[in-house]
Order: sequence, then structure tokens, then C-alpha cells
Amino acid sequence: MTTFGTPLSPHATKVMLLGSGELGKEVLIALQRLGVETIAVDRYANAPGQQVAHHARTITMSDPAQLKALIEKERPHLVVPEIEAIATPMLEELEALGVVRVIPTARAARLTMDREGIRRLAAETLRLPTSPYVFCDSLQELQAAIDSKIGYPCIVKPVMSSSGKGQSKIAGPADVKAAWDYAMAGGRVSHGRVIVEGFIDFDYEITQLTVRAVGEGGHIETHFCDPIGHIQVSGDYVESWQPHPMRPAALQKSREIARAVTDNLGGQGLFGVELFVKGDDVWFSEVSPRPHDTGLVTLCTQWQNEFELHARAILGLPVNTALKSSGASAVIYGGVDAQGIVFDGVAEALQVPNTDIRLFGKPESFVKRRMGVALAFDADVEVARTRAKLAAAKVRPRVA
Ligand SMILES: Nc1ncnc2c1ncn2[C@@H]1O[C@H](COP(=O)(O)OP(=O)(O)OP(=O)(O)O)[C@@H](O)[C@H]1O
Ligand SMILES: NCC(=O)N[C@@H]1O[C@H](COP(=O)([O-])[O-])[C@@H](O)[C@H]1O
Ligand SMILES: [Mg+2]
Repeated sequence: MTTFGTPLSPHATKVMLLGSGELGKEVLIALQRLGVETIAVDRYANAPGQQVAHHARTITMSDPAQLKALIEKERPHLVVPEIEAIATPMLEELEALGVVRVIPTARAARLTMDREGIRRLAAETLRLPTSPYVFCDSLQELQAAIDSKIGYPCIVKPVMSSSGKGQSKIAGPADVKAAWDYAMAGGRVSHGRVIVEGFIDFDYEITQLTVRAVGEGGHIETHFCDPIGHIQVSGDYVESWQPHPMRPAALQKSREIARAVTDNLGGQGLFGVELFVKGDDVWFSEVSPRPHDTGLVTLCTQWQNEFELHARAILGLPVNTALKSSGASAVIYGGVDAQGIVFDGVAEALQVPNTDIRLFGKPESFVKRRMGVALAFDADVEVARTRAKLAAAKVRPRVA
């Protein structure tokens, strides 16, 4: 796209986000700054991104008929998936008919919505190193896979889930049934299928943000951000920092893997490639064809944060992945199950030097729902980590 219209006029450049949580909200803000007309779609009303977009629509995005009707009515130039649970075969159909362009491509959205699609592509087609894995449709199949191939410890996840929902670690035979039951209860769409993965005893894990953007001469170029280190608890990110120091060989392997996966998925946009590292060995874990939660740290570490990079890349604009400062992020969980909660301690949090916060504005809090994030920058990444955690701890959500 080289010509941009005026929002809310007949010549507007229109972008629709499918999913409008905290990550989409920042993409929408970045798009608005470029004068794009935005449509924020989610499964519930008043989602974070819906609060800042020009238009808000609430539908069941996994229902192909509802999705088709909305896209045909709104006719956006671009459709940008922001979560996995979308009727992606319908997106493929509409893309093939030329009705809409899907970011990065409808095929990429389909392959990554389901752990099976992306894992088979990475391990079997691209031959990238991954944990050993088996897909199972019953408790019996799960037990057989562990006994014959995977062993203990291992990790079970629903094939369709994210942020660790339904995921658990199995230490020994006594845990197998509980892990199966937890996966059945925790998947985003009840599917009855899980992946069991051998446990990788990594030294650390990173997200390699990778951008496919149009360069000079109109060719797609691949750009890498500095590696983001992170800590996950129960499969959900609680802390991230950038840059994460890496040995040159491990960094090079990480980028080769990231390039191989993103080249295959194609299209334009930013990807979050998740990798496990031990010494100089690197394993591919999974990839989001969109901004990544651990990349929230880039709100305070890059000249163009991951949301701006995504917005620019999808619109065909040049990108700059340079680091501005090292920094860190720490998650603020809801801590309570309630609607319309309030947050105490915001001013105290911001007394911590060089910090900032984002409160996402989700209408309903759950104990383990991510409701905000604290950010800190410092030349010393360890100082930034300590300050981000301190600021996050000072924000105290409670029932109104
Ligand atoms: N095979 C494995 N070995 C060791 N640790 C693992 C393995 N698989 C997952 N983990 C741990 O669990 C975390 C979450 O796993 P994964 O990324 O597959 O879940 P997810 O639900 O897709 O999370 P998200 O949506 O936040 O990316 C990983 O970042 C890692 O810390
Ligand atoms: N790991 C994926 C991820 O972080 N996705 C982000 O969480 C939102 C859903 O939050 P919710 O579950 O609180 O509604 C999604 O909309 C996206 O912004
Ligand atoms: Mg992950």
C-alpha cells in the first residue's frame, strides 16, 4: 500500500483485527497513528482494542458464517488475526476469492492456530529441531505415547490453546490422567486432541521477533529484533527482557530457524518465534504470526515497538528494528474474579525509576487473567527486571 486514505471517508484504508486483546489494542493504536480506519472484532464486548478502534464488532470468530458475513459487510483492505481461535479455513476461502488479504497469509493463520499444523511443518517438512512429540485423541493414546516414545517428564497441551491454557507437566505415571483432564477442560475450542512433548531441559528460552517487510525495490526483506528472554509459569509469560545475552552460535542458529519458518509462512508482518536454548543447541517451539506477549517489553526498548513494526510491515512501509535501551516487562494479573475492578498503587508503581505501565481495560478480571504490564528500561537489564517486577507488584487490583 503506498497511498493512504482518510479514516471515516469513502477512501479510508481499512484494517480489521480479529481479536482485540492487549496485543491488538497496541496494533490498533499504531494503525490509527498512520491514519488507518480500524475495526476491532472480539468474542466479547468492550475488549481492550474495541475501546480504541473506530468500530467495534462482537461475533463468534470461530463461526465461519459469522466471520464471512462480517468481512463481506465491512470490506476491510486487510484482515489481521490477533488470536488463534478463528475460522481460518473461511479466511483461506475469502483470500482465494480475492475478497480480502489476510495477515500474514490465510495459510499461516491456519497452520499456526493448531499446534499440529505448525509442529508438523517445522519438524517434518522443514526438518527443524523440536522436542519429540505425539498427537493423541484419548487418555489411552496419551499413555501409550509416553510409554513407547516420549517418556517422563513430558508436557501435555490441547492442540488449540494459548497462554498455557490446559497445559501441564507430567512428572510420572501418577500425573497422566490429571493432565489429560486438565487439557480437556482448558482448550479454547473443545477438540479432544492433545500434543504430548518430551520435556526440553533448556538453559533459557527466547522469543526471536522477526519481521517480513517490503524493502527498497519492492522485495520482502527479513529483519530481526534483539532476542527477548522470558520466564513462563504454568505455560504463561510472567516476565520478559530484551536483549537476552546469547552465544554467537546459538543466536545464529536461532535466526536461521526463525528465517526458515517465516520464509515458509510468507506474507508481510511480524512473527514471534519461540525457541529453547541449551549451550549452542536451539529447538523450535512454536511461532505466532503476529505480535507476541513477551514482546510487550518492546514498548520501552525499541524505537519501533513490535506493534508498530507489525502495523508498518502489513501496510508495506519500511521498518527499523533497532534497540533504544535494554529493558524488561512484568505481568500484572487480576488476582480476583470480578467485573469492573479497580487498581490501587498506580502512582507508587510509577515512583519506581524509569518505569511505565499499561492497564489493558479488560471488563472482567480473573485471578490468572493478564490485566496489565509494568515496563522498565535501564542500561543494565537486571536492574530493569528488578524494577519492572517491583512496579508490577505495587499495582494492586481489587474488587470495586
Ligand atoms: N517441550 C517443552 N519442554 C520444556 N518446556 C516447555 C515445553 N513446551 C512448553 N514448555 C514451556 O511452557 C511454555 C508455554 O508453552 P507453549 O508456548 O507451547 O504454550 P502456549 O499455550 O502456546 O503459550 P503462548 O500462547 O503464551 O505462547 C514455554 O514457553 C516453555 O516455558
Ligand atoms: N499468548 C497469547 C496472548 O497473550 N494473546 C493476547 O491475549 C489476549 C486474550 O486475553 P484473554 O485470554 O485475557 O481474553 C489476546 O487477544 C491477545 O491480545
Ligand atoms: Mg508459546
